[in-house]
Amino acid sequence: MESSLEFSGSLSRSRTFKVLLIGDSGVGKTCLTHRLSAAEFPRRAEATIGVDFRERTVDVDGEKIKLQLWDTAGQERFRKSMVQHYYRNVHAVLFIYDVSSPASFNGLSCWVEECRQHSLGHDIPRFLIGNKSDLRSQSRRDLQVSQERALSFARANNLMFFETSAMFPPERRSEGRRRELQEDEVEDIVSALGKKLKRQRNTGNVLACSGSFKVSYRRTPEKEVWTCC
Ligand SMILES: Nc1nc2c(ncn2[C@@H]2O[C@H](COP(=O)(O)OP(=O)(O)OP(=O)(O)O)[C@@H](O)[C@H]2O)c(=O)[nH]1
Repeated sequence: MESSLEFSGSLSRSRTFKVLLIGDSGVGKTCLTHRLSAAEFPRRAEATIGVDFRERTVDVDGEKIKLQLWDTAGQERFRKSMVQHYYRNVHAVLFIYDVSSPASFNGLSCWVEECRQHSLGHDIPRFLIGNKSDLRSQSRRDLQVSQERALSFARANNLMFFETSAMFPPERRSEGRRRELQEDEVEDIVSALGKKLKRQRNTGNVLACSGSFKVSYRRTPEKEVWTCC
């Protein structure tokens, strides 16, 4: 499939960090990117074609840090011409899976491997985020990814682990339900990211953009489940 990449927007110099969201198609990368950047859930989420990005500025101990969140495509056919752009000058990676989909969790090792193949440094902060925690139910535990399993994967791969919901973040739910599930608030992820990045040495000034990339394809995307391997 032929594609072309076009950028429209403005460029400026500031302390900006590129944060990559990767994971299987349908795990909620686009919705999470919206929550992380603007605390809102998109009314309609369509398969990401190529890349989309949003920004969020956080105050970390008096310093303003700009997070440039790269919402990547989960479907192979929409990402293959973009992969080299994704991994250039990355400062942090968020590995996303869906807690109600063990297949999306199993796919994580492929995403970790893709990072390795693109020579991502070991000093780059990496986060593991289980999304859709609102879909957890007490009765169908066998069909869900347990927090113990996720924690063990996080430890083995040196990832910081969070579990949340882009659709119904815990901060918007009742106290009882929050205690029961041990979820993290979306803002916990933002502040952990900000703190980790502030400590990074390889930051300097990177070129910050505000705008969007347009990737043109001939066909209209259909939402479908796609996994990395
Ligand atoms: N219940 C629930 N549904 C969610 C949540 N986050 C996303 N979704 C739904 O999951 C579907 C896929 O969400 P997307 O954000 O498009 O997934 P994606 O990972 O960006 O998918 P690709 O662009 O194909 O890689 C949509 O129907 C969302 O409404 C969540 O926290 N809870």
